[in-house]
Amino acid sequence: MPEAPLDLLLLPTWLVPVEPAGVVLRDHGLGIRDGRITLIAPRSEALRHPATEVRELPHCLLAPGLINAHGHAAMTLLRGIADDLPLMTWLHEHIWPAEGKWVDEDFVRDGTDLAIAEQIKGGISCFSDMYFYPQTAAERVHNAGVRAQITVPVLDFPVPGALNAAEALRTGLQLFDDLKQHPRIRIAFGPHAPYTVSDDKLEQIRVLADELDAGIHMHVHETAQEVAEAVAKHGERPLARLARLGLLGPRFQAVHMTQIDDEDLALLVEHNCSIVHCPESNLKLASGFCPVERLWQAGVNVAIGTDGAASNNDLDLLGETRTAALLAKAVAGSATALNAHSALRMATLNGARALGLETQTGSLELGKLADVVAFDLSGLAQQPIYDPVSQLIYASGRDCVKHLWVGGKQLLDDGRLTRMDESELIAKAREWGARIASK
Ligand SMILES: CSC[C@H]1O[C@@H](n2cnc3c(O)ncnc32)[C@H](O)[C@@H]1O
Ligand SMILES: [Zn+2]
Repeated sequence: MPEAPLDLLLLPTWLVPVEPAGVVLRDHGLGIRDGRITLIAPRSEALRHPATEVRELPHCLLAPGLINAHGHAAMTLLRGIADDLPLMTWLHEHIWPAEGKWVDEDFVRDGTDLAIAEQIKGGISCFSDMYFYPQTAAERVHNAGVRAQITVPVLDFPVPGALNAAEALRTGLQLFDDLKQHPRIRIAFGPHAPYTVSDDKLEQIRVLADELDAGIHMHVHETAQEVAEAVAKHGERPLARLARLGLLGPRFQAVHMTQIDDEDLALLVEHNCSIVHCPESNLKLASGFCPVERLWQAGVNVAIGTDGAASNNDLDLLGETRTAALLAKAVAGSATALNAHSALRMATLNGARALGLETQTGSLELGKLADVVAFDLSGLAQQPIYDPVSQLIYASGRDCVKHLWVGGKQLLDDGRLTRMDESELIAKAREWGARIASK
């Protein structure tokens, strides 16, 4: 039987598969059929395979699509509303009142669309979302063609879209049911933080997550104050409490973790948890520093997230990765900490692993989904190129993102969105901004 033609053959100057680690393939081709990677071979060999479309990508570095492992997508509409404040003042005095006033399904629809578009333009093929009205966020992800983990937010008090945790969980379970076969959306639980969710709800989430084999995504140890207050109130550190309640495990995604003592580290290793490091949000809110190198040396999976646009203030994962690499060195007191290749791995394969997607995405390997980004390294400020991965992480901004495919479908073509109308998104965001600013 003759081989079926490839749907698409990409011919970049450099191909960085991420797995195996540290490899850069020069003048290779990557073939895609039925949404999956079916060929990686030297250019001359790749060209012998019939292909419906062949795309030359001179001066481009092809890599797995970036994975933003933590964010609050619709908060794009609150970008810049309250800057230069510490976490609790920011949340209690500004963000929660604004959310109480403005967040409804329309807000989540328009804010999530804006976030998806910004992320596609930044080379992100998959993101994790923790926000209100998760059913609306899931619908926007479905329409846009991107990949996502949508978490069901759970808090002890009434929030937009749910009068209590029981209602949030009911809606969430329906979402699990509706989307269990979805090719690009994975539902997980999103208990907000140890200080906003009580033991009984956490136990309920543990039981449901075990039953559904679902992820649990939670802000944990974001600040020293959070840990100190928990110890003063309950005589226990939050992570130890989560361990006691049985929440820790390979499906547990601990977001932030700026405070890690020896017992915390032992728990993270023992339970094989993932950490989602959000360096820019932690810097801007002065929350603290996640000890990435120490975690990496201990074998803990560390992914990267932007957090929401109201505390970052962008959803630029490439920029975030550069910050992570630089900060890891400062925190470890060692310039060898988190090199460029490891930083790219954090932003791709480690993100996939945190979200339970590592067999499907996060690296360019045969049989994996064709979630692929092409970065154009032809710019003046990227010359000369000794190591293209070093140039990508340390000398490039997201303006170099040229193309993005998710499951083999092109969502960004030469810097332009293929399925979303950029001027319409900008107009809607301006309308929201004007409405919110006038009140
Ligand atoms: C459960 S929906 C998300 C909820 O979290 C708020 N939020 C955004 N960023 C942070 C952060 O860094 N720490 C804690 N909470 C955060 C967001 O505004 C929503 O209310
Ligand atoms: Zn967050």
